[in-house]
Amino acid sequence: MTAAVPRLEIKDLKRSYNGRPVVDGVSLRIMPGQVTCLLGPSGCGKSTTLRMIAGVEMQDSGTIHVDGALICDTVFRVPPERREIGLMFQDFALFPHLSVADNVGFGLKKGTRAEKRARIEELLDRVDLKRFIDGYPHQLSGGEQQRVALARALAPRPRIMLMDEPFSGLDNRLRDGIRDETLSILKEEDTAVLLVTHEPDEAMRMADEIALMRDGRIVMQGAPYNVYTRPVDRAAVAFFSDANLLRARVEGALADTPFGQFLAPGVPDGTDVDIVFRPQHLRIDFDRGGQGPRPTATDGTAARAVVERARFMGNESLVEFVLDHDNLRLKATVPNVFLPQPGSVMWLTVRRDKCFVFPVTGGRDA
Ligand SMILES: Nc1ncnc2c1ncn2[C@@H]1O[C@H](COP(=O)(O)OP(=O)(O)OP(=O)(O)O)[C@@H](O)[C@H]1O
Repeated sequence: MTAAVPRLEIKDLKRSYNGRPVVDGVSLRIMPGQVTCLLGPSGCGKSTTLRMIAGVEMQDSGTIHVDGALICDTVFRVPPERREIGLMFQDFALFPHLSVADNVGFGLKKGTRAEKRARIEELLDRVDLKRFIDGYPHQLSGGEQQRVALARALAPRPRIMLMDEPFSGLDNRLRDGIRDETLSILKEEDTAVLLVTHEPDEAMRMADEIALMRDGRIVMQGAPYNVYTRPVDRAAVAFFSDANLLRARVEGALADTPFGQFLAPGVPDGTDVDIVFRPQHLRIDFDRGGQGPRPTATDGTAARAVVERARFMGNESLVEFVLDHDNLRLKATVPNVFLPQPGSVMWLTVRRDKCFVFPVTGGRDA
C-alpha cells in the first residue's frame, strides 16, 4: 500500500527579518479536502508562513511540496502564478469596473469561452448569486462580495486555498453562514485549505486540524478536540478560554492546594507546578452552617470563597470569587442565570479530571 501524498507539505520553513526569526521551523502536511487552521496571536508569524507558501515571499530555508512535487526551496522556485494556489484575504478586493461574471472569470486562463462561462455560472450558482451574474460589485452587500471573492478564488480549481482571516471583515450575523457555506464548497472541490486566524472559535468551527502557533513555531497540532482537551502548556489552555491557575510546590509527587492534594507524577520534589482549569470546571456549593460538601476522591476538598462579582453573559453567568485561604481570585461559569450577591460565602471544588498540571519552567509561557 502506498502512503497518501499530502496536497501541501511544508518542511522546516524559516524566515527572519533583520536577524529576528519570525517563522522558526514550521512544518505542516495537509491532505486534499482537509482544512488546517494556523491559529495564534497577532505577530506570531502566521501570515508570513502563508506568504511563503503563496510564493510572494522567499523563505530563508525549508521546502514546500505540492502533491509530492517540489515547488520551492532556497534555489528552485515555481512562480506564484504557476503554483495553482488560491488566495482569500480579509481585504479581498473585487475589481470594481468588472462585472460579477468577469470578476469570477478573471483567473480562468484555460478553456473555451463557453467552458469558462459554464464554470462561472456553476460557481455563482453554488454561492447562490447567479442572479447577480451581470451586476457590479457596488450593487452587492459585503457578504455577497465575499461570496463572489470565494467563487473567483475557486474558479481555476486551485489545488490549495490559502485564507488569511477571510471572514473578519464581516459582521457576526453573516459570518457563521458564509463560513459554513465556504467550508462545504471547499470540501466538495477537494481543495486543501490552510486558514490563518487568531480566533479560537473560528478555528474550532472550521478546522479538521489546528496548528497552534507561537513565536514563529508550532507548539501543538491536532484535531480541535485534542488541542482543546490536551493542551501542551498553560498558555495553550488560556488561548482557548479563560483559565484559573493554582500554583503549588511538589513534595513526594503531590502538590498541596486549598482544594487538597493533586498528583504530579514524575515531577521532582521542590518544583513549582501550575494547576490550570477552565471556569466551567469549578463547582459551586452553598454554605451549610459554615460547612461545605464532604471531600470526595473525584472532587477533592472544597475551599471556602466569597463572591466578588457575578455577571449574566447570555448563555451563562460568570461568577468571580476570592478564596479565603490565600485571596486567590477564581472564575466560574454556570449555565443560565446564577447571580449570587457579592459577599456571599460559597464552597468551591474543582473537577480534577479537567485539571492540567504543568511544571513551571521559568520561560515565557503566557
Ligand atoms: N516585511 C517585513 N519586514 C519586517 N518585519 C516583518 C515583515 N513582515 C512581517 N514582519 C514582522 O514579523 C512578525 C510576524 O508577522 P506576521 O504578519 O507573519 O504575523 P501574524 O501572526 O500573521 O500576525 P497578524 O495576525 O497580526 O497578522 C511581526 O512581528 C511583523 O512585524
